[in-house]
Amino acid sequence: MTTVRFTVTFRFPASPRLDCESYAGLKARTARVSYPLTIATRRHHLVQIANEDRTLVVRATAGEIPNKRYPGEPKGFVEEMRSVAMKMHPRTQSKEGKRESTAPQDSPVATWEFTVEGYLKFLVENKLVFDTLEGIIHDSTVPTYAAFKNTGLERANNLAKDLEWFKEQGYELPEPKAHCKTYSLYLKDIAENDPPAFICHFYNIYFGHSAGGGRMIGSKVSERILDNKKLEFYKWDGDISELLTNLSEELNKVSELWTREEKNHCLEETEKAFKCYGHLLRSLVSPDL
Ligand code: HEM
Repeated sequence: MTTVRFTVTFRFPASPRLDCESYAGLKARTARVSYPLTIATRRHHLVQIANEDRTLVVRATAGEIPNKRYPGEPKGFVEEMRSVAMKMHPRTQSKEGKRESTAPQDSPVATWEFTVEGYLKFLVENKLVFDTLEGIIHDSTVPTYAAFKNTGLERANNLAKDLEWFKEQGYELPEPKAHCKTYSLYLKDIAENDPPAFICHFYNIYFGHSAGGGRMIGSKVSERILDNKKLEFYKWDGDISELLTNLSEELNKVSELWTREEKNHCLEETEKAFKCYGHLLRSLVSPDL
């Protein structure tokens, strides 16, 4: 199998959309593009013909390049996202991590000194983030997001129950900090204007919480400061690995419609997802920050 790659140069005012005609194994599609544009197909040589009307009909040929494989690609796009996410962890937190520790929350979870005050800040900010994600998916008319309704992984209602429980115990709930409100606005913006970037945050937050460090933090908090009480944030109806597998399948299907450029754009957003969501973890390590 070979990969054929060509670069399209516009000879007329650039249009934000490109129409590709079904030809030589390249499926018919309309793709949002950035310029200069590179399209790859694994089947045939391609040539290009430019129309005069701001669309470009892609038909055939260009030189062959070695087949580039992205880490995780053979198993589907979720595996690609996972591979990038795992490298983004500091070495102190995961064997697969490649990053040096730079922030207080990069220290090993075992060394964190949890307080109820810090944990409550973390919970209210998670409530804002999950409210935002779930509100976007629930209200959206973007067809891409339809498959992400009712995944069984939703957390906002469970978090509301936990916060209510803390109130009943006499705790006052803090307000989410400015960085978290900014993050919520950012998620709303990219949900509308940049779906691949949004999907990156969506994947990292749900999988990071449900399959990664989130559950690890949950069990440490329960053991150390909650007298082994298990919070609703860490309970799911049904088998969690089955819910995650189902969501992976939907994410893989959605990303199959993306160009390689859009996939790369999604992967590149991982750093931002770690930075923004990682900020929520700060309250756990240093409640005063
Ligand atoms: C204290 C901070 C963190 C710790 C200790 C931690 C730890 C871990 C560990 C041990 C895994 C591997 C789980 C497994 O292979 O079964 C993992 C997976 C993962 N983490 Fe983190 N993580 C942290 C923060 C984050 C953050 C900030 C994000 C992104 C927002 C994130 C996203 C992910 C993702 C997407 C996975 C892959 C889940 C999967 O296997 O499907 N993690 N994490």
